Parts: sequence; C-alpha cells; structure tokens
Amino acid sequence: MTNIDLQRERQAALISSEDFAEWWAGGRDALQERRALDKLFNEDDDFTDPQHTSLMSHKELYEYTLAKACKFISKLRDWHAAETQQSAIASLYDFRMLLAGQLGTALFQQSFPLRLHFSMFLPTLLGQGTEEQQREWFERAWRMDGIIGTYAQTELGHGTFLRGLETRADYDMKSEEFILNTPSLSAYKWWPGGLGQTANVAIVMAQLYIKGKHYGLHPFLVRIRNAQTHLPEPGVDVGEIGPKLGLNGVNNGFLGLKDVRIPRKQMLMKNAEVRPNGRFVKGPEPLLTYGTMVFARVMIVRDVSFGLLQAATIATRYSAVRRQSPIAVDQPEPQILDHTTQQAKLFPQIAKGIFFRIAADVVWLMYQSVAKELGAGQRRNLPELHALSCCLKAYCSAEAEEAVEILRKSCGGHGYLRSSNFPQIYGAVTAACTYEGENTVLLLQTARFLVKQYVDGLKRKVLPSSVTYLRNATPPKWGKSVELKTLVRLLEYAATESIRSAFEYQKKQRKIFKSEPMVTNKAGIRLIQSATLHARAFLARNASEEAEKLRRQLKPALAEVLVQLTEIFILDLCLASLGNILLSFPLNSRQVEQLKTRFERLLEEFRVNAVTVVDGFDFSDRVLGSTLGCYDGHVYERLLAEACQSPLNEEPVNQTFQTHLKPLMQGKL
Ligand SMILES: Cc1cc2nc3c(=O)[nH]c(=O)nc-3n(C[C@H](O)[C@H](O)[C@H](O)COP(=O)(O)OP(=O)(O)OC[C@H]3O[C@@H](n4cnc5c(N)ncnc54)[C@H](O)[C@@H]3O)c2cc1C
Repeated sequence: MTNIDLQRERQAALISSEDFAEWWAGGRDALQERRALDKLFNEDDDFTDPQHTSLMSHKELYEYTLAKACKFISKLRDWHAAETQQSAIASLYDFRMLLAGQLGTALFQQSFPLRLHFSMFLPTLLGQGTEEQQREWFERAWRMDGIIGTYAQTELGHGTFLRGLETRADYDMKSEEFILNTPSLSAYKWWPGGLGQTANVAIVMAQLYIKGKHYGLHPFLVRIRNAQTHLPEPGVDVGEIGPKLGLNGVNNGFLGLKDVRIPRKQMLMKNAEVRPNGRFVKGPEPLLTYGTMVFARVMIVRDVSFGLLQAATIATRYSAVRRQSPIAVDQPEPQILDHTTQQAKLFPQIAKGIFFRIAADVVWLMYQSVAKELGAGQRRNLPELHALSCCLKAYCSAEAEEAVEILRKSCGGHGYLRSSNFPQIYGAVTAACTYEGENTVLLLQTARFLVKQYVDGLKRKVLPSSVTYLRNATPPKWGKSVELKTLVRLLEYAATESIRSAFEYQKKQRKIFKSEPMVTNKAGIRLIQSATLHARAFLARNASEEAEKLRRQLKPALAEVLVQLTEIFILDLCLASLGNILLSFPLNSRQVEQLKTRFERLLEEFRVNAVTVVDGFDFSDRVLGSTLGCYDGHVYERLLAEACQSPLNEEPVNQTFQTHLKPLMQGKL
C-alpha cells in the first residue's frame, strides 16, 4: 500500500499525472513506446542488480557494469533495428537518447564504458571521416564488429588549450604511415571514457607533422588493443585513471603512444587531407566539426535536465512523506512540503528541469535546419547555433549541478546517504560542467559572439533571432500586474546592458593593453556575466513562447499548471538576476515586492499539483534508484532494508574487534 500522505497528494491534485506524462513524452504513442521498451528490460532478470552498485568495489563495478552493458547494447540494438529506418545521424541521436535517458539511467546509475562509443566515437567518424572512411569504419563500428571506440583528446597537461596538446603524428612518406607518439608525461591522453580496459580503437587528436613542419591538430584512428586478444598493441601504454567523484562505471583511461604506426588512410580526412606524397590539402572550413560539437552539447543539456528532474522527483516525493517541525505551535508536524522555504527549494528546480529540456529540443531543431543549410553551402546561421549550444550547455549544467545540491540538502540527513542516489546523480551532473568544453571557456566563447552582435546591432545590421533583443532599446513597460512578457523583456534588457558594459570595458582596456587576448582576459568576469544573462534571457523567452503554445494545445487544467511553472521559472530567473536588472531598469521597491509576492503565491498555488507533476515525468523506481523517492513512499522501510544490505552488517561482530578494538580497550595495542 502506498504511503498515506502520497496517496492524499495524488487524490487532491487538479491534473492527471497521465496527461502530464503524455505531454512530457511527446504524445501518447511516444509514451507507450518508451514504456514498452522499459518493460522489455525491467522484466528481464538479466538486468536486475544483485546488490546496490554503490556497495561494489571499483573493480567489481567495472566488471559487472561491462557485462550488463554488453547485454544491454545487444538487446537494444535488436530492438532499434527492428523499430527504425532512419539516417545515420537521426538513428545515432535516438540511440544516444536511449542510452542517456530513462532506460540507460535505470540500468546504469553510474553510466557505462560503452557510452563513449555512441556519444563521441561514432559522431566523430560521421563528422570528420570522408565518405570512403565512413564506408570502411562507420558501418562496422555501428555494429561493433571488432571495433569499440573512444575519443582521446585531453592530455595530462592540457584540456582546454588545444594548441598545447603534445601528442604528435609524423607522416612517413616511404611507408605511407603516420607515426604516433606522446613525447612526454604531460602528453599522455587522460580521461577518455572506456579507454581503460574497454575500447580497442581510439580517435586520437594529435599534432600533425609532415617533414618536420607542423600542420595543426587532426583526428587519427588508432588501434590500441588487438581485436582478438584485447592485449595492448605494441607501443601502446593504456590503463584506467582510478575512482572518480561519480560516473564510476565509465572506465576513463590514460594512453601513452610510442612509435605507433597507422596507415595514411587512418587520419580522418573530411576536413584536411595528407596525400601519399606528403602534400597537405586543407579542405573547406570544418563546419561539420561544429555540428558534432553542437550535437554533443544539446545532448548534455538533455542529460543534465534529466538528472535534475530525477533529483526533483526524489526530493518532492520525500517532502510529501517526511513530517517535521510544526508550523503553528499547537499543530501536528506537517509534511515538510508545507514549509514555504521547502517549496522554494523544490518547485523552481522542477521548472528548470522542464524548460532546460524544452530549450534543448528547440536547439536540436535549429541544428537540423542549420545542417541542411550547410549541405547547401550556407553558413549564415552557424555562429548563432554554436554560441547558443555553448552557453546553454554551460548555463544549464552549472544550474543543474547547483539544483541537485539544493535538492539533496532539502532531504536533510537522508539525502547524504548513497542509497538516496543523490551522490550518483550529482556526480553525473557536475561532470558535465567540465567535459565537452569547460563551462567558463564556453561562456567566454558565447560572449565573443554577443559582443560582435552588439556591435552589429549598433550598425543597424539584421541580427540572428536569438539576439534581436540587442537592437531593441525600448525599456520594458511595467503594468499593474506582473506579466510574463515584461519579465522576459527585463531579462533581455539586463543582458543587453551587461553586454554593452562589457563592450565599453573592453574598449577602455584596449587603451591600456595592445593585445586583444589581454583585453579579453581583463574583461573575462564581465564577459561571463553577459553570457550568463543571455542564457537566462534566451531561456525565459523560449519558456514564455512555449507557455503560449501550451495554452492553445493542452487541456485547460494541465495548461494552467504548466503556465504556473513557466512563471515560477521566469520569476526565479529574474530574482536571481535582480542585481543586473536593477543596473539597467529602475525597478522600485514596490515593484520588487510585487515580483517576490507573485513568486511566493505561485509556490503556494503549485503545491497541490507538485507530486502529480513529478509523477508525470514517469520515472520508474529503477530510474530513480533511491530509497527516498520510490512511488509508494515507503521511505523508512527502504532505508533500513538498504542499510541491512551493507556488507558490514553481514556478521554480528567484525573481525577488527578482536584485532584492534579489544586490544585498544585492554591497553594491549
Ligand atoms: C567525467 C569526465 C569525462 C571526460 N571524458 C573525456 C573524453 O572522453 N575524452 C577526452 O578527450 N576528454 C575527456 N574529458 C576531459 C575534459 O574534456 C577536460 O577535462 C575539459 O576539456 C577541461 O580541460 P582541463 O581538464 O584541462 O581543464 P583546464 O583547462 O585546465 O581548466 C582548469 C581551470 O582553468 C580555467 N581555464 C582554462 N582555460 C581558460 C581560458 N582560456 N580562459 C579562462 N579560464 C580558463 C578553466 O575555466 C578552469 O577553471 C573528461 C572529463 C571528465 C571530468
């Protein structure tokens, strides 16, 4: 039987969680298809963990995860082949979503070592291999026929600064081969997922040299382990980098190369070619490389929104079950969900998870249309897409990380237990702040684009749609009540002012420093703030446009709840940006008060539907992997059952009593 408080929450809700689930999944058919797929795995005993993976040793976790991952990929591939007939990239996108989505997470709370093969190795083959190379490698790699890949770029000494990478590939004209070397300790590749004991081929990013002349960084397909024996190939020093904060199923590795030879054809040559005679031929601008990066970043926004909503579901259900501290002296202990401050911790995070994913969907659609334009030789919209994917990846991952921490703490002490699953979720989300472009660096890239657009705006040029607001100098109009469109304009206005001020500051710095990088470095803090505000403005506009659509499309009760969430989301963005807003628009204390009051009222109004909304994300208990967040709300029973599973509880007296405690107490140690 379900916990009585959770039952009451569900009965009192004004919307149906099934309606919500249908909308969230993208329609009835999509929801049913996903559920059918979940069932296929959930009811298969091969995929049931014998114990919580957090109780396994590092080595046990790898071996267990890999075995399960192989069965998973094989079963999923059969299903996917039967279900879909699409282009390679669409297929890959779908497949990648499955791996990171409900199913992948339910089965692998700490991810798994074959993921890089799909998330980085295959997209890079598609993005950077010639058609001939794709024929030779992609088909086989998609089937994993003798190929398990990873992507090796980062080195011990360098990650962000790509020109600093030291691994080199020297072309040997006589044998028509490249000779790969990591010439120093700091040149060792470090971090690639699956590299430790899993992958047998790596795409290695290396500096190309022909007759001693340097031609920049290029991707090389390097066999690192023998396809039959899996032993490292001669000259290859490969291993795993050890336990991490999270994602311990991924088997991240290191790689040293000493005079490793590969045929000329194994440089991925879509963007640049080395001819047999050693002639270097630069291809057209590597536009599709950006495409691969955009793909990966959109995926990350989806991933972090997923992690955030897992955490929000756990914390919201727990807050309905947990009772603590009477609000009025003579009253019984309320559900902690009734404390206003608890609502302020939970509800904005639910809203963020929803609107981050919606933004990722929008950028993915943009990506598809820009990819078509690129095919027709047009690159006009590429810089906008690139900037948007950079700033959303950076902003959403940082916000999601913070949100998961807020949600963990909202569960008090129990949130600190591994069995709550917050540590694993946090480990996965925080990693996204660093990989695929470190967040600060991505925000700086976005800011460069923004300043350029600002300058173009001053010249009255037409600006890309996500930054047209930079040309709109009209201050927001404050009406009697707080309106969404006013809030969006406030954020856009604050972003414009911040970009303007960063631009002016750079101008001043140019009088002091001659070099542009020095100027950028000096203006760094302001530039990052501008990019952050731009992300907020974009997300707010996107959410308000979505709210308009929802009003028209959905049942009124459901639409109303989603509009409430939109308002919570945008008000939260405004309150977080209040300092910047006040620099650009003279809000008086009455208006600020209006914002705060509206926010608090919305929290109160949303309260009745909170549990139903998180139910509507349709996470199974397995996906949540948490003692605190199960659908039936039997939190305390699960906490005790999980504690009893600890290997330390297997025997009544641990042997260290005899060897250490007793001698200590007897003064005999
Ligand atoms: C879980 C995980 C998985 C990974 N998987 C892979 C993988 O599969 N393959 C792979 O090749 N790599 C992988 N990486 C590596 C990852 O891509 C790098 O860690 C990342 O690019 C950051 O580089 P770095 O570690 O050298 O950090 P650094 O660049 O050294 O950053 C350290 C600090 O310096 C700052 N900084 C650096 N440059 C600038 C600048 N220009 N301006 C301002 N500040 C700057 C950063 O903001 C940061 O605060 C993974 C990393 C993690 C954590």
